[in-house]
Amino acid sequence: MKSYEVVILGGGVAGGTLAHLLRRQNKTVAVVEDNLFGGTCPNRGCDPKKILLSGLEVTQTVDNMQGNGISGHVSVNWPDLMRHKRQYTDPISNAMQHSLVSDGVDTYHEHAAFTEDGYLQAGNNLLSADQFVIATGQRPKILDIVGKEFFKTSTDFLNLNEMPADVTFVGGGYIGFELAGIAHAAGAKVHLIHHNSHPLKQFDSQLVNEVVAHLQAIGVDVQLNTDVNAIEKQGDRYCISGDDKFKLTTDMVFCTAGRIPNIDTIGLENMSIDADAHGIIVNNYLQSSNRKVFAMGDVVSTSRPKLTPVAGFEANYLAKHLNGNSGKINFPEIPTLVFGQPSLAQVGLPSKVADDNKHYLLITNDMTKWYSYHRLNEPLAKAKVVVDRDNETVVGATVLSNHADYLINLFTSMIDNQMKIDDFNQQILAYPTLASDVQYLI
Ligand SMILES: Cc1cc2nc3c(=O)[nH]c(=O)nc-3n(C[C@H](O)[C@H](O)[C@H](O)COP(=O)(O)OP(=O)(O)OC[C@H]3O[C@@H](n4cnc5c(N)ncnc54)[C@H](O)[C@@H]3O)c2cc1C
Ligand SMILES: NC(=O)c1ccc[n+]([C@@H]2O[C@H](COP(=O)([O-])OP(=O)(O)OC[C@H]3O[C@@H](n4cnc5c(N)ncnc54)[C@H](O)[C@@H]3O)[C@@H](O)[C@H]2O)c1
Repeated sequence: MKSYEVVILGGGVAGGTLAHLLRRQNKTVAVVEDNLFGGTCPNRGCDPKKILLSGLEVTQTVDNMQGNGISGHVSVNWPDLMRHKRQYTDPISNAMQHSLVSDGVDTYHEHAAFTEDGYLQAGNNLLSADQFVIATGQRPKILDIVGKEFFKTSTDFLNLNEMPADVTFVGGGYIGFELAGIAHAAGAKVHLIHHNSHPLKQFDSQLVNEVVAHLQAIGVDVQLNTDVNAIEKQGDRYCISGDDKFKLTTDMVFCTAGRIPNIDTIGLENMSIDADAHGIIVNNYLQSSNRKVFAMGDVVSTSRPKLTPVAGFEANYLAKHLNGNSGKINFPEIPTLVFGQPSLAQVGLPSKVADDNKHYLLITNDMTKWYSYHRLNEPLAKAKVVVDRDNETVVGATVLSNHADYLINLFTSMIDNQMKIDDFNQQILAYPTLASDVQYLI
């Protein structure tokens, strides 16, 4: 048996970040990872997705400019784009593990599970610790329907050697919308099937409707209020069926109906750790019902968005907390973003708070004709900003445009710093840039 001050289950964003920070405090630390070091984000999540998104960005930019000084179309060469992605992703896991080892962290490339007597089993190794931290993340949820074995996942999509001619995504959340955009740009006929009338339910419904209408206009088959209940293999293809005689034949079906926490095989019952369907239940100190076990990142049961920067923030908090800082965790605003062309981004209070509360002013702008968007002839650029009338500060923003990522970070910073609108406007910002547009939005 080997003893440590802290043993971390899961070497993803949260686990890896915490391990490095604890080493700065000279603690003895082990990380147990049963798959790829670095976890979801750099191997099968954010980063590979965004590399594949380049195909959409480049083709869309060229298409938008047709007849406006640019002629000739470009197309995505999927195998080449995949090779470009793999050049980045293939070395990641070894590099991350190596970085942990060089920092003095003991790494175990094994499945981690608690034993009945309170230790952690990692393959043939038995580990003890003053404190354990669970950071095992989530995995794709597979809908329990007839033929569920034919479902592919986002991980499969991000590793496709060839893009099939016709692909279907079941579930209209972040992943469904993002991957649908990427597949469409790569030349596939894309179907996006969603069970109710509210895809991307976390976002402003009017702007979500605009995203859906845009996808439909460019040829993506978006079907709402459609419950899929069976998949049948027919030769090389798949027949999907559902309520109201819904039937669709496609080459590949991806389940994008959410993710579930990796908690079922880690022996939570042996440590009396409480959990629910959304993950491990923690208090304001990220501490579980077992006082010597903490949890962070995607595996925590929370209504907060499960995102890479949130996992990193929690790891930073826990590093301080395990070093004696007794304060509760206190989250800043968390911006969320569905990447695409356009992207849809949101932070702070939703636009609808201004509907029946005179304390808030909603400023809505269609920016499509503004020079920043006219320049590249972008078809859709809108923003809704919620202002606190008394304090004269921005308290919420939703942006729909190809550059929503940039603007949403600016708004996040303004909200976190409670920056007065007048103070923002007192700055001289480089012009003409997206940032210099902001004074016209607030
Ligand atoms: C397709 C996709 C796209 C995404 N895009 C974005 C984005 O654009 N922006 C964003 O902010 N977030 C995005 N996310 C979410 C982001 O990836 C996660 O929020 C982030 O990775 C969470 O980090 P984590 O460390 O909590 O979990 P993970 O990164 O999932 O790490 C958990 C680790 O634990 C390991 N593990 C699990 N069980 C065990 C066990 N029993 N023993 C040992 N190891 C175990 C896993 O193998 C994994 O490596 C995306 C996710 C997906 C799936
Ligand atoms: N850009 C980003 O930041 C980003 C990108 C991808 C993923 N993520 C993270 O990963 C998490 C998981 O993403 P996701 O897209 O898998 O989950 P999600 O919760 O965003 O979306 C799942 C969608 O599937 C729908 N759904 C559920 N059951 C269904 C059914 N039976 N039939 C059809 N649709 C059904 C839900 O209503 C929901 O809209 C996100 O919540 C987010 O935290 C973030």
